[in-house]
Amino acid sequence: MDSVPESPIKAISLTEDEAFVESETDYSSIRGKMVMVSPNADEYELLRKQLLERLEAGNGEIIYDIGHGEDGRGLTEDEYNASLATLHSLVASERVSCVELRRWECGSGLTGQYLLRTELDNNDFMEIRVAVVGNVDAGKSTLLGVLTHGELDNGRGYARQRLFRHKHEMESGRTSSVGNDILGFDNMGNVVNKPDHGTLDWVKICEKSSKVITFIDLAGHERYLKTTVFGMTGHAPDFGMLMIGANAGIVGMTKEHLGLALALSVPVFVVVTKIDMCPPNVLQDNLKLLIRILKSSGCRKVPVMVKSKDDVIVSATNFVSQRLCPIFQVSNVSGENLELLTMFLNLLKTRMPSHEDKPAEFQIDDTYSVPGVGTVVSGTALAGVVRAGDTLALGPDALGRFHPVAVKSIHRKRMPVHEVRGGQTASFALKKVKRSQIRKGMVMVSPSLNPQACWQFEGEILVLHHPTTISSRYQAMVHCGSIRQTASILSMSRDCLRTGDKALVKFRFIKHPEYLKRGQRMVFREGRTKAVGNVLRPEPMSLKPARHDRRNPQHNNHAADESDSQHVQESDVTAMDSPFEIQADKRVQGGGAGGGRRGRKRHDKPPEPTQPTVAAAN
Ligand SMILES: Nc1nc2c(ncn2[C@@H]2O[C@H](COP(=O)(O)OP(=O)(O)OP(=O)(O)O)[C@@H](O)[C@H]2O)c(=O)[nH]1
Repeated sequence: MDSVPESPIKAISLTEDEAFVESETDYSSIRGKMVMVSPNADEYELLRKQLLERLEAGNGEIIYDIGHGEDGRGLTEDEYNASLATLHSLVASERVSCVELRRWECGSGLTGQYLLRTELDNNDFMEIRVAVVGNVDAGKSTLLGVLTHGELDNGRGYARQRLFRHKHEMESGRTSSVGNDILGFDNMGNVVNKPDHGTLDWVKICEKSSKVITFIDLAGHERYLKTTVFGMTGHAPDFGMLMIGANAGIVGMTKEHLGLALALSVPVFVVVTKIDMCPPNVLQDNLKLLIRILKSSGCRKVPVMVKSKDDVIVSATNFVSQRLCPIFQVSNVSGENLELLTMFLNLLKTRMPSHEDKPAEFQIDDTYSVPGVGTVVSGTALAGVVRAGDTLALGPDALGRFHPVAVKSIHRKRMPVHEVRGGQTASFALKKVKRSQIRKGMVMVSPSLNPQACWQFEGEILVLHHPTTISSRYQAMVHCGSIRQTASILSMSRDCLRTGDKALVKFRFIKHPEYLKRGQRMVFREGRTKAVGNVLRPEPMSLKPARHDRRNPQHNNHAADESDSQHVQESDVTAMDSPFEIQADKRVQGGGAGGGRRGRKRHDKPPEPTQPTVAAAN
């Protein structure tokens, strides 16, 4: 049996390759030399340039090593102090803060690591999204309550009370919806959350923060798995925090949630809670099982027990690699090890490139009707920059069209801002659009992209689990970004699919066309059946043959399409499996351009695909 590793990582630091980002500048004259000790003017300029390039590549934040001189030997105390003075001088002129993370003896001398963070304006901050998953009662809401409100739990649900959003959650103690909580850190890594009579002012937190962690609190109960999957795909988390109760161990949905994060390539760290109330032998057994699962061929992770600040720094710096899986053991009641977890969160870096130079793309994950403001959409900017006043193409609607819509104002975490960049979440107040015209899964993109909707797409999928076999016409929910819609399999590269099989599959959405992009990760699931994969080839609606073509006997595939459409139509209503979706559907159809529900009969034809257009604003 695997033994629990005892902080196996020692003083690992950045490799040369990581310190020297890809650059047009030739840094060979300062590479591997002790130039920090007393650089001449040219060397100083190169150091400055290199620092700025690294900060840009690191989205405004890096960990800087001091003391890696020639032959990798450490520095004498004098050399170290001189190097540190050079670093302070480099950052002083650049509005970059510098915090010592650690300094240690590495055999032949001193080395150290410093957190450099670009100082941002009052209304700007780095944003990291952490999806919080784990089985019911693992302590997810409690941990978030403790971290964001700074007050320990009593073991009987005290801390989580602040986070529940619905009355039934208060009563049952169970999270059912996707909730967001934020934890802000200033330049020096201090937590800025200061609850006022138990409530947090998000705007104040954002103003004081250089980095804001958004926790996407996902439900632990199997009943809410659909919501959990939506949170993992639609909210674009940078990382997953898998919570496990020390005494319960890996039970219920824990493996399902871990599998989901792995399938979506979201790096995961584990937080084992309730260590205050767990007998040591039970804790050890549960940790051993956890480690065995993480190391197994299905996960191929390198588990690391985080027990000291050194472990935190090393695991945070190496975390984006996806292989490492840091494990924290905490108590929400005694507060044990919470400072290590907090330090780790402060060091996390966003995984999502901002692609600021690309055309704007924003995926909608929720809609609101705000009195006095009007229609508001929330979501994630995937690329580009959106500024208040910009006009973007909103769609696709039920007929696959995109409509120009103006962004009246922008909020980030409830704070008014002028712009939002790729990688950031935001809410837009929209001009002259009814909430009923918008649904989750729609996008707002730059008109220059000439967006096209598709009813059909080809994907490459791997079946993670299915009790029997999947064949053509099988229907399940496709989750892709914030898209969540039932799709039917039109054709496959194999006759049938079983657990473990990979195939090329052609899907068709059953309710409305969607905006898809090549390479997007997708999950295809129904109950415990789960397949994951990538969108390979969205088929823009314009590629679909016109109606009269379908009668042409030469178009065998199209005939198949037609019968599938019929099949799809028949299952249209039965596929809606939650009252919420029916509501959402009614809203879309009701306000929709041409998609009126009007109690469509089972033999009605599905909406005829039309040429995608950026329709004129109504
Ligand atoms: N003793 C002890 N109790 C804890 C700890 N963490 C959470 N609890 C208690 O465990 C219970 C369940 O915690 P929750 O935070 O509601 O669990 P959850 O994972 O959010 O559950 P769902 O919202 O249903 O998914 C509550 O009564 C908490 O007070 C801990 O570290 N120690």
